[in-house]
Amino acid sequence: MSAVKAAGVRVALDRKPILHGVDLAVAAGSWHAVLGPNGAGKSTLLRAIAGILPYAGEIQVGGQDVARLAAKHRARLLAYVPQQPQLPGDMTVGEYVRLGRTPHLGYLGVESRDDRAVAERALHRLDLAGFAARRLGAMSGGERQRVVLARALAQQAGILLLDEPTTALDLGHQQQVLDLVDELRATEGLTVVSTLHDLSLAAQYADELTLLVGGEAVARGSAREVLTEQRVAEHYGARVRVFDDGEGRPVVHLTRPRPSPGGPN
Ligand SMILES: Nc1ncnc2c1ncn2[C@@H]1O[C@H](COP(=O)(O)OP(=O)(O)OP(=O)(O)O)[C@@H](O)[C@H]1O
Repeated sequence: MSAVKAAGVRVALDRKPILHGVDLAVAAGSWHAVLGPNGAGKSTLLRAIAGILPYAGEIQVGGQDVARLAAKHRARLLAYVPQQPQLPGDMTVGEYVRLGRTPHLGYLGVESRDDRAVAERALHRLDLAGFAARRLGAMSGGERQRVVLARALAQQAGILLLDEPTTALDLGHQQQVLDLVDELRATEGLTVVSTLHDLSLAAQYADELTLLVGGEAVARGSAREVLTEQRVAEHYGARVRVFDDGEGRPVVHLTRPRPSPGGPN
C-alpha cells in the first residue's frame, strides 16, 4: 500500500506554475528521495504533500486526502521538516522539541510523563541530551537542524517529510541522522520522503528516487536506473563519473575538466 500518493499534482506560486502534474507513489515503510536541480520544485512538492500549500490534483497520506485533514490529525500522520525552519531564538531546545507532542495532547493540553519521555528520547537520539536548557538562538546551524529533526521524531508520525535534512551537518552527523531515520524506517515502519542534493547519499539510503526537473518528474526508479552519467549531465549540467560502490549502488563524483591539448600542464 502507498503511504503517500500523489497524482497529477499542480502548484502555482504567485500565479507562476511550479509543478506541472507530478505523480508519486511511496510504499509504506520505504524511503523515497526526490532529487533535482535548484528550483526544480522539490520543496514545493514536499510542502504540498505536507498539506501546507494549495494544489490541484490529488494527494493522499495514509489513504486520506491531505487537503481535507484538520491540522492536528495531519500532524499525527506526518511530520514535515522544512529546509529553513524559523526557530524562536529565545525558546529552549527542550521546550521546542516538546512542541512535537502538541498533536497528541488532550483537551487541556497537559503533557503526560509519557510525552516528556518521548521528547527526551528524541533529544537523546540526536545527540542533544545536554542541550535541553540551551536557547535555540545560541545553537549552531547543524545543532539547530538536529533540534528540528528531534521535534519531528517526538511527533511520532508514521510519515516523515524531510527537506534537505543534512545540509548543515558535518559528515559524522549526516551519517548519524540518516542512519537513525533508516533505523526508524526498518524497525517502526516509518515512511520517508526526502529531498537530497547529495546524489550518492540518496543512492545509499533511498529505495526509490524521483528526478524532478522544471516541475516535472523526468525519471523514477532505483538509484541505478535514475543516476546515470548521461542523465546527471543532462539535467544538472554537471560533469560527473558514476561508479558502483561494490554493492550495486551508484556513487556520483564531480570531475575536473580535462586539460586542453597544448594547454598548461
Ligand atoms: N512564493 C513564490 N513565488 C513565486 N515563485 C516561487 C515562490 N517560491 C518559490 N518559487 C519558485 O518556485 C521554484 C521551485 O522552488 P522550490 O523551492 O520548490 O525548488 P527546489 O527544487 O526545492 O530548489 P532548491 O534545490 O534550490 O532548494 C523556483 O523557481 C522558485 O524560485
